[in-house]
Amino acid sequence: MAVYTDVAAEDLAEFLKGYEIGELLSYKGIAEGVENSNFLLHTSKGAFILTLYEKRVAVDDLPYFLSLMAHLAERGVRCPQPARNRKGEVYSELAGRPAAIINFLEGMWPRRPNAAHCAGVGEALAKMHVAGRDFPMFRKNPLSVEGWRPLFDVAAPRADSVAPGLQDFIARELDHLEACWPKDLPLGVIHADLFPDNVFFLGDKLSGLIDFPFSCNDILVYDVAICLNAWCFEPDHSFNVTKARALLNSYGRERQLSEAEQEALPLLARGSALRFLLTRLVDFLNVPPGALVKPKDPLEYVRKLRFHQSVSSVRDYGLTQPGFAA
Ligand SMILES: Nc1ncnc2c1ncn2[C@@H]1O[C@H](COP(=O)(O)OP(=O)(O)OP(=O)(O)O)[C@@H](O)[C@H]1O
Ligand SMILES: N[C@@H](CCO)C(=O)O
Repeated sequence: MAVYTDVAAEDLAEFLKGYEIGELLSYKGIAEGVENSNFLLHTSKGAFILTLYEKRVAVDDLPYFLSLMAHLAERGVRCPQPARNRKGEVYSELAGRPAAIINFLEGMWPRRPNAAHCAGVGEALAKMHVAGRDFPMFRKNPLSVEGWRPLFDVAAPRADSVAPGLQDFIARELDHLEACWPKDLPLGVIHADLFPDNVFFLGDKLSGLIDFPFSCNDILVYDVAICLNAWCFEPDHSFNVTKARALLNSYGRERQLSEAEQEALPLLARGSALRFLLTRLVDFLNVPPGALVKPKDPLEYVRKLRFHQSVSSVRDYGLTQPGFAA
């Protein structure tokens, strides 16, 4: 479960006095998620989520993604909004960690995403990209191509203990991506971690996006590539072109993908697969003794990467007319 840092009831009640969100009635740790410690709070004014930010989140980055959530929500993108405390701050400190409170979103993330879910996520992602155009802050993506070699250096010596040949496989892919990574594609605000567990639905209707700590400025269509990886593979690891077509076409209806963006998609999908392979591998090799959080499977992303290596054109993702999304 993801409660790395526990909070005493009296500390939390004291912390909440700094906000105007009512008095604490109850709270409990949330088992889901792997990055941060999350708690569901019930107060006299409603339900909220308290997050204590852990290792991968730098305190200097909090204003970026908390302001982004507020910016997007003001422009009609359904996502939680941060609560401000009486000093006007969107985060402060609790139990020795940076802490923020956001409003609770109704809905559930889809355990078995279908094509309708994929269409919903494509539409929401494009709307987020459009709404982010006038977001004034900037945050470089620390987990784009320049961030991968340092991760590889950490994981390389023990990579073959996870799968024989893995070190060499990653080394070759990394060389290729570093040499070919595109430089001229449209940039903007991306979510960078829009996996099914970060998208809530009520039935087949999308009710909101959560979990923005990886959001940053980067190649917009890289975010689409992340979603292809996260949403369009089956549990048996096969690629589902129907889901990909639904995701890409819905995206294209809100924000047209240029021909250059479409052509870059296979390479960006390889990069996105390598990014999650590397972060998962580092986590897998460094599970602290007694950890309650099960690390995610890095090899899932080896299989996805191999699929994208075999893709010869964007048509393999279900797009039939380069330059135009139907
Ligand atoms: N605004 C919200 N409304 C309702 N539930 C939320 C909200 N934010 C988080 N949750 C709940 O907390 C869980 C964990 O949140 P989140 O995905 O942000 O975790 P994390 O550990 O920070 O990130 P990651 O998914 O990257 O591991 C979600 O699956 C969801 O159940
Ligand atoms: N979504 C990530 C974990 C959280 O960043 C993964 O599946 O590897």
